[in-house]
Amino acid sequence: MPVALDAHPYDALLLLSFGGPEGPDDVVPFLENVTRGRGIPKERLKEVGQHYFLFGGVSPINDQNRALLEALRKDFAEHGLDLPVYWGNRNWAPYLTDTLREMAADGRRRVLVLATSAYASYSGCRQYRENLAESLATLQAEGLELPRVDKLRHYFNHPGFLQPMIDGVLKSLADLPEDVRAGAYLAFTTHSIPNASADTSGPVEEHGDGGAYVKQHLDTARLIADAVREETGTDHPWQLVYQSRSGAPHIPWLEPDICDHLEALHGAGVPAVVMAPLGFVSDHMEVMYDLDTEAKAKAEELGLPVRRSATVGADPRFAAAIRELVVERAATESGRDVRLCALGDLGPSHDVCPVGCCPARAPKPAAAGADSPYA
Ligand SMILES: CC1=C(CCC(=O)O)c2cc3nc(cc4[nH]c(cc5[nH]c(cc1n2)c(C)c5CCC(=O)O)c(CCC(=O)O)c4C)C(CCC(=O)O)=C3C
Ligand SMILES: [Fe+2]
Repeated sequence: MPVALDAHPYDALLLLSFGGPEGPDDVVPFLENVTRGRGIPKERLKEVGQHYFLFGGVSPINDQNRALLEALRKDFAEHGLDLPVYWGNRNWAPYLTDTLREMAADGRRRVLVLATSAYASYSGCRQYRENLAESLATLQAEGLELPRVDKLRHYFNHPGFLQPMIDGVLKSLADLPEDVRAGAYLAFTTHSIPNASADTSGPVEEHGDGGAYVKQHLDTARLIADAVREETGTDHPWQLVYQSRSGAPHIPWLEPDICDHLEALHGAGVPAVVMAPLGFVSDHMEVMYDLDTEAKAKAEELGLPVRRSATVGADPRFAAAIRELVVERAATESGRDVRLCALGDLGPSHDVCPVGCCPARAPKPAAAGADSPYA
């Protein structure tokens, strides 16, 4: 038996994710959940609905979360970490409110939240904290005793998040035809967000102009590119680019888009590209449609050899990283001095989001941060 690990004061981990449709009838109600009050043009919604219908109305995200749950439970059991793992979503069943209600009924008092986004941003961090506050308010109105909720720090620079992606890029390079391999460029992709959200992603006091979102992604990209150079002995030029833009056309979002980038690289005589979606923790619809369908079609049209490298998904090294982060945070909360594991220039991200971190357009209560109205 391994030495038992200690999660005290936590008595549960909550995997908090986006959720996705599981069949054609779910697509429209799912999109209504996602876009409620968010001002996304109707045309864009129709288009995104088509992406889901192309895959039978099924998003890959729920099965990926089921696989991650299994990987986490297996890893915790193998390492003697006695901590039940729950799962709740923002936009589809199992809904966060229902899961938190179940957790309260099970007597969970101190919950640690793992969100399926590795970086700071309104969409990837504060919006999840708003979802937690909204669900807690519902439970409070039902007269339930509320658990205290904390959120795990951003894990973009944790070795267990990086290593599976490094391996993925190496595999994609090896998979390219030999005559173009050495000249291949790496295109790291992430979700585009409005420039205004990027600029205020935080904490801004720490990251300054441009905000945390882009800086964190650049650090992750550089770490992967450095490791790939070390391993192959070849310097593959790289750039951070964006995908999955939505919103109204007159509002500036992060650019360039991956498809424009492929065109530019091709025009400059680059012989091959590996697209590495480091902004996504698993092969979401954005990866399956925007990269594997749309960007690959663009590359085909250009006659440019491309490969798309793997996301971390349910890789056992990622599950192990989460276990390490849980044990680390438990020790910190217990007042013990711990070394926080992180690579790169930015160092470990904050445990508790400060007041005003990644602000919303219209302020709303957010739990699991310094400005939480809950204990
Ligand atoms: C930064 C970021 C992440 C990464 C962090 C994280 O993982 O949370 C992410 C994840 C995801 N986004 C997803 C789906 C959608 N996102 C939308 C809309 C938007 N996303 C935004 C940003 C992000 N989104 C933004 C700024 C908008 C505009 C509207 C708004 O300000 O809210 C829309 C509406 C239609 C459209 O406009 O595309 C859909 C359907 C799915 C599920 C995929 C699946 O089914 O596999 C996942 C994992
Ligand atoms: Fe999104």
